[in-house]
Amino acid sequence: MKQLHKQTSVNHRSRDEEMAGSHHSTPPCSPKVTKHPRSLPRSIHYFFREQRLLFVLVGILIGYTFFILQPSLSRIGPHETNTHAPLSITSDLSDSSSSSNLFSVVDQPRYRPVGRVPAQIRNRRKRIVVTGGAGFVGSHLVDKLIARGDDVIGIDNFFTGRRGNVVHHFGNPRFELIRHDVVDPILLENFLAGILSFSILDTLFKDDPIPTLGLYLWIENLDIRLYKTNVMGTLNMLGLAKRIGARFLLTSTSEVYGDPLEHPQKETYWGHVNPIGVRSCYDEGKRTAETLTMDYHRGAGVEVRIARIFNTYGPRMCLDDGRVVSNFVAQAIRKQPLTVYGDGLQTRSFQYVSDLVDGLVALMEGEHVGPFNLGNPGEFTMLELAEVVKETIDPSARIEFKSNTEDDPHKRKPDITKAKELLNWEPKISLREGLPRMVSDFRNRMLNEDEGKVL
Ligand SMILES: O=c1ccn([C@@H]2O[C@H](COP(=O)(O)OP(=O)(O)O[C@H]3OC[C@@H](O)[C@H](O)[C@H]3O)[C@@H](O)[C@H]2O)c(=O)[nH]1
Repeated sequence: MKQLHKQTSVNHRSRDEEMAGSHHSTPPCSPKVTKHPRSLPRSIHYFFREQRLLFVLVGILIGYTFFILQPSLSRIGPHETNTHAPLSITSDLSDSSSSSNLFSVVDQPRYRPVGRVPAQIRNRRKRIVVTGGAGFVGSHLVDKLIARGDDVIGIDNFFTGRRGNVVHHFGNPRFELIRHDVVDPILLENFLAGILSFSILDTLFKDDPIPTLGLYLWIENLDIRLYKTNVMGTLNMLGLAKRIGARFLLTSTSEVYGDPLEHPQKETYWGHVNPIGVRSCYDEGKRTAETLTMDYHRGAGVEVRIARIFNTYGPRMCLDDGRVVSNFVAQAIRKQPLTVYGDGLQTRSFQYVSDLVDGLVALMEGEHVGPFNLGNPGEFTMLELAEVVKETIDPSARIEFKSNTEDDPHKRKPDITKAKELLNWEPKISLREGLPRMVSDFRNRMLNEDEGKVL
């Protein structure tokens, strides 16, 4: 290096001397000398002097070596280097119980075994923050993102999320888990430079049987809590997305349509929601979240995506979250009667969680803001659902009718034409195919629960 420096200063000196010499020989204020064809041999001579050719050749060699070797360099780079070690501290924190959800991405070259495409042109690996990353939907999203090679930072308050949902990623340097409630701001920008994407998932906890003391304490203020999560959580994450220039995906809900007067529901339908009812903490919370998301998009230029998620089921649902599929499945396995609320003729459309996750990723990567309905159009009454659960688990299961909750939507079914056309997405797994996959997960966890090991 020193030698190179010396060589450079020698070069400078000789160039200075050369310029000084030419200055002496050029009369002051002489007009610009027009280049003459006879100067061509002098240019060639200049090129070969003072090792200029050598420098050019070395430059070409360095450039060539970089583009040839780059793929193998990227193999050892991001995978084996923990670029955000400070965050991993939180993955040692112990579990409690309950969650909120989301994620986000970054921008590192994705390893390709072959090819000589310059780094800038190659596909980039993303770093994705998933709020509620240890929850039901969030953890499946984490699985998918990790499997395709992204870096994932999960944020969860463990109200309903469980470390068990993501424990298989612990030790993977591409996954980190932070215990945090998104109701409070989180200042991650020092670690997240370059993040491209965000998504927020929601958690809804019904005031049905809640199994732990912690949740009883929390449930006292459930409505306020839900609203705060949806409004303040969304606001905080939008603020973070704005500060670091990330793309933000809001996971809204079919509940924004309320008790719909249009059926099936298209994204253009504005909904029919009781603003002061018992469900409005959730419905209006999500509607406000959509408003905030669009305001940040229009007013602050944040790149956003909005998904309206319809009823979703699958492995890792909370055993006792009060939702109908998890209730029926848990009840049938425990040999308890299936509790049908009201006359059981109200309808819902149930999508399997992997279909939803595929839709979320398609939305995040697509060019369209949305909102997009993500749901399975297969529509069932609650009595029909109970029959499918009976067929799948226990044909002798009994049904017990209970009074329904206030403002319960009478029907719900997504129109997914828009998602089909613009995201090239549609669900693949029917209720009869998906339910058995959930049942085996529930059986395992309930067995372990009975043995005192809550997973
Ligand atoms: O044990 C039960 C539970 C629920 N139900 C009924 O089943 C229907 C569906 O209830 P769920 O609680 O599963 O779901 P909901 O449709 O009320 O809310 C759902 O909507 C969209 C998502 O965003 C929400 O997260 C999800 O909870 C309701 O009509 C309810 O009254 C029963 O008949 N028995």
